[in-house]
Amino acid sequence: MTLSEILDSFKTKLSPSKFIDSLEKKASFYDESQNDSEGNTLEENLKNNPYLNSGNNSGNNSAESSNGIKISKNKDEPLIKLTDVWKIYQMGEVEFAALKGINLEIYEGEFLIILGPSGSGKSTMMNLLGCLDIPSKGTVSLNSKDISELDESELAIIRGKMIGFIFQSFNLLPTLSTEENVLLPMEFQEENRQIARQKASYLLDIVGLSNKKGNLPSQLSGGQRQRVAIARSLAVNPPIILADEPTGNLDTKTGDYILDFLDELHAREGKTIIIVTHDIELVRYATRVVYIRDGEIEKIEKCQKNECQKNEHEELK
Ligand SMILES: Nc1ncnc2c1ncn2[C@@H]1O[C@H](COP(=O)(O)OP(=O)(O)OP(=O)(O)O)[C@@H](O)[C@H]1O
Repeated sequence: MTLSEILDSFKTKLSPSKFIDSLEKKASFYDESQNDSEGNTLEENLKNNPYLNSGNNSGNNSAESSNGIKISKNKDEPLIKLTDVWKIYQMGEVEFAALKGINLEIYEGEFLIILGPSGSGKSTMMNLLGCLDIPSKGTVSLNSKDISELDESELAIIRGKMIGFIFQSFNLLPTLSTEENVLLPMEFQEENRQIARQKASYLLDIVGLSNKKGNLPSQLSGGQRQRVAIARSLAVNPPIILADEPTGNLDTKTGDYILDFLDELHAREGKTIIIVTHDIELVRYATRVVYIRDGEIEKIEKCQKNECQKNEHEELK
């Protein structure tokens, strides 16, 4: 049973699945979150969750906006396509080209790492990939639809349905609890409140934070906040996850947990994962690495996991 199936159908009961078995292994990483307020372990919480069910829905990685943009299952078509993309920032009289003629096609099911040193244009590119910004020149297409043709409300719909963001700059809302932060994207999608709460509860379970639902972000560690951000990014079950330095500021152990979790979403759920980072260590998770420098693609390397050799690219650091 996939995460998609679980999230798509939160109504009848089901015994634990293989997916849950694997999540249990992940969850057991965190000693601190083993027991909830009632003394239940996370494993018990997962097994006893009454809302996990097989349902009749098949996993559904598609989404459609009012403008007809649809993520299809056609893996031959790029999911996201950048064609001669320029981003020029205007500072008074001075122009600065942060991206200079980027051409890139991203396919469904990729685990893409965009790697480059500070100032190379990674975040600028991420903002374009996430439909948070439009290019100064060139086109960004999502499933063959030019995003420049969409107005702000249409872009917001696309973002909400298709893209889960794990951005450091996308802070959790400080006055909302952990649970409320995870509920937020579902409220924007007009989810039934009761079902939304069930999903939020499930998602907080799988990131090992079932006992922190009422905490404010300020009452969480950096790694816990990042895990809330992951739960929030999965709330509407988007086909694409965009992560900007997802392990920045985290210790190695917590960073590995976050990456393993994303790796699992990629492997088991077929999510398209796109990460921008300066951290060469992350390339071991990638199916493809895009090396960027001074706003240009230096090279693109296709790789099987673990085949991208970090020593080859030490100079990027
Ligand atoms: N709003 C802006 N106005 C002017 N210049 C900008 C603006 N945003 C970014 N830049 C410049 O564009 C270039 C690329 O910035 P960007 O944030 O995309 O780099 P980055 O690779 O993400 O860097 P880092 O890893 O340090 O976050 C930098 O030289 C930066 O100074």
